Amino acid sequence: MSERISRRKLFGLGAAGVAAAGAGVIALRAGEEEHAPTAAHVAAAGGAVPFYGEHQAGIITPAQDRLHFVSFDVITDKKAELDELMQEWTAAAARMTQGKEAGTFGAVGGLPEAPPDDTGEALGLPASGLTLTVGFGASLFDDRFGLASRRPAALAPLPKFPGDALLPEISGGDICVQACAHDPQVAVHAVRNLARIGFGRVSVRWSQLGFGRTSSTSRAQATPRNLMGFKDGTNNLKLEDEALLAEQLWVAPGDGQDWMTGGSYLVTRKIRMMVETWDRAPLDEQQQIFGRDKGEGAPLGRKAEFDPLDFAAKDATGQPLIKADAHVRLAHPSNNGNAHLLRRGYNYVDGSDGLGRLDAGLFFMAYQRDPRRQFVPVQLSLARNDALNEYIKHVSSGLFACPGGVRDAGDYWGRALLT
Ligand SMILES: C=CC1=C(C)c2cc3[nH]c(cc4nc(cc5[nH]c(cc1n2)c(C)c5CCC(=O)O)C(CCC(=O)O)=C4C)c(C)c3C=C
Ligand SMILES: [Fe+2]
Repeated sequence: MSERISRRKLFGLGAAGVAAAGAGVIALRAGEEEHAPTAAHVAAAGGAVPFYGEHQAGIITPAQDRLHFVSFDVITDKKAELDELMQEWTAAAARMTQGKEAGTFGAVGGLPEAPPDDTGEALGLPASGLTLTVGFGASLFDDRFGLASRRPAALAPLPKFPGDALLPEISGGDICVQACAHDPQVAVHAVRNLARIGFGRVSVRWSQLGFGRTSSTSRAQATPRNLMGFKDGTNNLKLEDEALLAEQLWVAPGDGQDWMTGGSYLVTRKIRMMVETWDRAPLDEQQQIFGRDKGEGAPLGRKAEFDPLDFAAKDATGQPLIKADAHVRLAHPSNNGNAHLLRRGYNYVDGSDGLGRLDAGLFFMAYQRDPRRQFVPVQLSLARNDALNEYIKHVSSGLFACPGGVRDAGDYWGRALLT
């Protein structure tokens, strides 16, 4: 297939007009008006999210339905090869996010004697809101590539939290790519092609599939439910909170390493849920654990989902309605030095565990300006006191520095770090 023919055209959708209101806007079909994302846009599963910009897409982009997250180890010790790979990856990512094939020849347009430069399983599928977001782990800043002096202080290893049961083989990694899309086949295709392009230079360390986004990152989105049946993402940072995003999400000039300006730090935690035990807990207890009701998602003592939390409200016996060990009380910015997180997690089910139990939970992801000030204190408080701990176990952890956006076709992932 030629460079000029996109998967979208194959699919018959026609050219896309690009909405202009910052990262997270979704390309519209010809003839549609351009404006900021609405629920209708978010639901427009075929759209393409702009790849170039001040910030990487996939952070404040309205959370798509599906996730394929992958963490790579770099296996070459040559910096030039790493640099070249980042350029090749960026070119492929710029194409795939716009609904095109990974390479310029495509799945069936190259020489019959050569392996195709696209694997083909997304032929005929639209862009599906695909975003590809890259991040660098602390291990990349060892002495292999001379990057030690460029490691941001904020990329310090996370402390061991009480109750952690982390498996090293599904934790950490040199480079991560978060692929989000409305169609799982499109997300899988993107990760598979990046891994194919990286052959001999990177190897997949671990990966995670997710579904049913467990956060809203825009007020235009309805709040989804996690596998415990609760609305998750109500009090999240949202793309409309511009002042808070500048204060809490984006790395600013002077924060440390210049190459991170416009970027953000991503913490991932795979949190297994003991769903069979949870399912035997009374509704009242479940609601007290979170501090919200299960149906509406309203704070206990209030009526509607977005009513403010009232930590002073008491029941008839004088006990707080939202208990001292309730998840939302412990996680709230007012109890953590005004630390906010932009949560962007997904439900996961990895089948069952051989003992008849569902191997399921939350693949928690949160972006922030400095994890030392944000994720760490919040998680310390949760790990020590959260009533939810009886039903969950943290089994994997990652921390990645996600640089600012790729500005244009002359720029590439990690250019400011590697050059
Ligand atoms: C360290 C950060 C957090 C971890 C880890 C975490 C795990 C976790 N959370 C839920 C379910 C819910 N979380 C909710 C709110 C909430 N959670 C965090 C942080 C972590 N959660 C924050 C900062 C907040 C917002 C607190 C606030 O300001 O009100 C909610 C309530 C709805 C909402 O506001 O999103 C639910 C439900 C699970 C199941 C889980 C681990 C498996
Ligand atoms: Fe939470």
